[in-house]
Amino acid sequence: MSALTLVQEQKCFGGRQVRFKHASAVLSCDMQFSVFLPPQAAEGKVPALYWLSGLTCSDENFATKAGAQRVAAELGIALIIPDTSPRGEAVADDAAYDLGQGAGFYVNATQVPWATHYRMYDYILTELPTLLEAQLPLSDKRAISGHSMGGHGALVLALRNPARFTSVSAFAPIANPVNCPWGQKAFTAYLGEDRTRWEEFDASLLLARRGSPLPLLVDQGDADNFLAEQLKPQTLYTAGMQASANLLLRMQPGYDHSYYFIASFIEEHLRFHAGYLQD
Ligand SMILES: N[C@@H](CCC(=O)N[C@@H](CSC=O)C(=O)NCC(=O)O)C(=O)O
Repeated sequence: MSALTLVQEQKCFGGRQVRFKHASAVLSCDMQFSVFLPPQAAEGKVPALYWLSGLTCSDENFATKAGAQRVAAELGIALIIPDTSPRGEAVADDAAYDLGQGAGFYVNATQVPWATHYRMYDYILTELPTLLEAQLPLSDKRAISGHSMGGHGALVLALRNPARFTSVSAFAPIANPVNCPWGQKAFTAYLGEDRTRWEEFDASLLLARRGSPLPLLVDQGDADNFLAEQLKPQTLYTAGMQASANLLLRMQPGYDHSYYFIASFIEEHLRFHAGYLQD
């Protein structure tokens, strides 16, 4: 198990906002991630919300823009904020913002040149929780949430692994990636031309086929520039109805795709997850 190196620390709402570096065995590169430890973590183990960010983000966007720490401190929930892809000069990349570094799509790539490092699905599902629960005051109660590409990642990880999480939520997720340009581009590059492999990473198809024992909360702004072409929440809603899932999908009038939208509703997502994390 790799050691965690502390690279930054700030006191925040009585807790600790920290940034760590470690050598990831799954991704075969050095990674950074951010963690908010609430004040309760000084006394004992606390549950955690994993937050998966979107295209172009690092672990810093959510930590600095969402304003989640005040309520997380009140509720005694740790925030685990990974990066969005493997990183480094030795890691394959692309000049476009929606492929390569900053755009890992939370899949395990099978194609050259991506397969060597791009295994964000396994990194989030197993390596990071195993590492963090051994070295930080965290219980094994986990919830998961995310935005856009990260909303897709959160839904897919939870739908495929319901025993690992108590609850899942998403902001403006890429809800049906096999049918949108962002998803088709990334899945072709990372997973190849065989579309049956893509279906393992599509939240709407997974929900329709498997249903979900977990509660799902999704918020979507109706003034989001990416709504019609890339996000397709209606497909997720239809899948949820088909599967009789415990899905609450809320269209939020006037909100766009930005972190101002996330900041407006993150408190409700934290309180939603707290109800299940603290059972
Ligand atoms: N540069 C791109 C859009 C990039 C963008 O909007 N990224 C979003 C996530 S989009 C889906 O995954 C984001 O979270 N950006 C970081 C931030 O701090 O806002 C374009 O020009 O279209």
